[in-house]
Amino acid sequence: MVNQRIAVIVNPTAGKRRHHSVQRFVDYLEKANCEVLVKKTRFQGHATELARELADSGEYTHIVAAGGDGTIAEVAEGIVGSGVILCVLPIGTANVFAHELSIAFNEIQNAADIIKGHWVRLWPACLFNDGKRSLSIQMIGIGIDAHIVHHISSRLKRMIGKTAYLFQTIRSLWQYPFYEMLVSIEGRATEKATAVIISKGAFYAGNYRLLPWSKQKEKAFSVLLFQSPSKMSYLYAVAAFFMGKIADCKHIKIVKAEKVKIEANTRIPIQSDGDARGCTPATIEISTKALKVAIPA
Ligand SMILES: Nc1ncnc2c1ncn2[C@@H]1O[C@H](COP(=O)(O)OP(=O)(O)OP(=O)(O)O)[C@@H](O)[C@H]1O
Repeated sequence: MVNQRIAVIVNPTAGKRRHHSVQRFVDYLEKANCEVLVKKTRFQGHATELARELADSGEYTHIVAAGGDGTIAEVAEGIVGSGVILCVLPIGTANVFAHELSIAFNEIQNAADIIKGHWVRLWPACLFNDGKRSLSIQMIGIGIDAHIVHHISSRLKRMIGKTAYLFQTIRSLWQYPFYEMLVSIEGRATEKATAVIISKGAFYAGNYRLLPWSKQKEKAFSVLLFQSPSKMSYLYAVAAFFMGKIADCKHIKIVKAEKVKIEANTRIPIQSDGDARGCTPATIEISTKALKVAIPA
């Protein structure tokens, strides 16, 4: 008898392209009597199309996003509100969402956890900008971190992984003027900032804790505002982040919110889950539809 019907959507360009991980994951599920369908993405956004078709078919209980945070966000977009369980096979570069939910990086353990059947209901964030709506499962950055994502070489990222971000950070610090933004929080308070991070969870840039009190299971997101135009102060904040002391920084303000609006006199770059997502002005709010996400027991 078939245990579960599971579709796996693989981004063949994610991370270091660990095809053997996907194969071992699929083999384990099949040995456990699951019926598994594997689909590879062919272009950016394809994972959303595939996930939507598979969810609409009503034939699959689980859809696995095999890739990094960008692939997970695309699959989430296709199945949000459908009742299909989103699973994660972390084979991307930073894999922040997998760290956040303590998903096993060992594919056999991961497959075994999926079969056990535990899941959690999460409320992703919705980004509205450039006339489009997109879903974000982990975090959105506006300002310098988005400039880094917009300009990082994907070839270098595939070759040296996360170290590529270090090189681009140095370049972006040199090139990017810290433009001022106006951040309206819940339509009430308005704050000034030169960089903003909106995060559903605690982790950032892999498995570093940026906002330890931020919990994926809560509806609201955390809004981190960096409020100085000084690049030296920004470097100090980055050092504090790596030492786990970001909240002690003088130019940092952190608030909880379910809706923010960001405007500026110029178009400021935005990244969502590590992928470039256009520019400001933007509104970010909690999705009205939830996601069911597989987690370890
Ligand atoms: N076949 C494809 N060709 C080119 N790009 C693709 C293809 N399939 C997916 N993509 C795009 O690849 C981008 C990066 O994917 P993803 O974020 O999953 O990997 P990553 O950047 O290595 O990992 P992370 O976000 O965890 O650092 C996404 O924007 C996605 O749309």
